[in-house]
Amino acid sequence: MMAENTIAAIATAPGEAGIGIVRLSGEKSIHILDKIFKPTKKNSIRDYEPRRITHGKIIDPDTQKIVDEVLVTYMKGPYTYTAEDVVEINCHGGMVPVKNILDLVLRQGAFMAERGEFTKRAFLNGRIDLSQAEAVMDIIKAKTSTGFDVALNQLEGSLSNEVKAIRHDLLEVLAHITVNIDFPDDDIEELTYDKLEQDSIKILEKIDKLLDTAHTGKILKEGLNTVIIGKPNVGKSSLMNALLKESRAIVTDVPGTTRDIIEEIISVKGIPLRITDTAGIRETEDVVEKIGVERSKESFNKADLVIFILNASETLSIEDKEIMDKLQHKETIVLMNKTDLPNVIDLDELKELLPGKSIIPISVKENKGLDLLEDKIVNMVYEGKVQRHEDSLVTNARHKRALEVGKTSMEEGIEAIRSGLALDFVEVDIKNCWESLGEITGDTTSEDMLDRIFSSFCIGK
Ligand SMILES: Nc1nc2c(c(=O)[nH]1)N(C=O)[C@@H](CNc1ccc(C(=O)N[C@@H](CCC(=O)O)C(=O)O)cc1)CN2
Ligand SMILES: Nc1nc2c(ncn2[C@@H]2O[C@H](COP(=O)(O)OP(=O)(O)OP(=O)(O)O)[C@@H](O)[C@H]2O)c(=O)[nH]1
Ligand SMILES: [Mg+2]
Repeated sequence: MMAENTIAAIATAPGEAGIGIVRLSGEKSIHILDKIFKPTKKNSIRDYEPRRITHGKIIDPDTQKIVDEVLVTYMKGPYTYTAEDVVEINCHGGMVPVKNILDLVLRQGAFMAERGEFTKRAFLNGRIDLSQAEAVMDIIKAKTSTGFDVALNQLEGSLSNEVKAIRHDLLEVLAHITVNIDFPDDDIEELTYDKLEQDSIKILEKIDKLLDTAHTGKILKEGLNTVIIGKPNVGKSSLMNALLKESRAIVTDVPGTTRDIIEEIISVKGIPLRITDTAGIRETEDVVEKIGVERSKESFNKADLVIFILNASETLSIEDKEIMDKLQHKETIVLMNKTDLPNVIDLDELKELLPGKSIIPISVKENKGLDLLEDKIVNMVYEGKVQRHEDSLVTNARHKRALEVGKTSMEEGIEAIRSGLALDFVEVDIKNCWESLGEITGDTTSEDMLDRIFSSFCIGK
């Protein structure tokens, strides 16, 4: 199937670069290329086999002016990225050649591609399903190699296959119900309900298993919102720098050094942390520091994980205790820093003040204990479960919601079976579940939703 318009966009990042690519997709792609491309060795691009990269010049047919020296490829649908005819023009990098070539192909009848339109066509033409299309964007946006691995896995179809298998099971249950509605038989009725219940429970378990991965999946994709907090001068910025492995935040022995929050993305054994270094929390008359302290409190409220630092070489102060009071309902790791100095904090007292929190002694100065901190974070994210690479993960809030809605339908269906309700009622629930899961693969997704999903893509993808 070919969309009526031929689209074009710049596929590479803007700015100085070695090479830039302008990509076209649609039935006029090759025709447009033929009008503007003069190969070096032959007359026309049509004298070449598809998928061969060919050297030549882009020439404006109106002015005969050379636009750039290029390498081009044309590919015949349906075995292409979009499943339509595709042309790729590799020109010199930089803003001028790519922009001029894009302008030229638009003048020759191509339309500017919308965000995500190449991938949307790949989906609409059935080359990939919706969760695979979404994975393409996740790959581009991945901040760590683990985030990338998870997205690539999804592009390979791991989640799709899992969801497709469940939907297949649902169809079998539906078929079973239909047969029994059409040819009711009192003798086997009990058997029918029994089998329906067993099969439905199995499906519910599969949905639950997928939903169980959503917590870890979200963190691997979006990063764990982490804030480093503590009173002034305990070593928050030093820790930030140590985790970043560079001197990003200013460190001095003056309390109140950090005035504003600093945000960075770091990888802890492949887990992306969006980590925030904050201004030390204390009462202050300094106007700037005061704002900084307010911002620290805001970051604290938003955080998924709080790293609370104490100075082990000083007795606990009122400021420490005020922060501790707020930690109760927060996922927290407590660090006793500066253990290279004589220790004065009473660990037993600390444990009593912070029930249930892990307390790790460290010395940022001597680079001690940071590996324990990293291990602790890994453990928290994977919830103690070992993550197998080939497992499919739910990383997308939309997918999670679809699974939750499907789960509710399934539970209602099982409830209906157990109450011995008429099969028509059960059928509705099972059908609802099947439809909800279809939103993940894109089989039952509304036009509006598709537009919303693809408009969050970048231009040229
Ligand atoms: N130059 C270039 N590099 C690129 C892309 C691209 O579109 N162009 N990609 C864009 O993101 C990625 C590669 N993804 C692609 C996925 C599928 C097909 C494709 O043509 N698939 C056909 C079979 C191809 C064959 O048989 O050789 C198919 O699935 O039917 C192409 C690229 C990364 N690198
Ligand atoms: N002895 C020792 N000193 C440390 C350690 N970690 C940090 N320091 C020192 O403690 C001082 C304060 O460190 P910072 O990282 O600036 O502390 P902070 O918590 O960011 O301070 P504010 O930004 O003022 O809130 C600096 O002089 C650091 O070199 C440690 O493990 N041992
Ligand atoms: Mg600081």
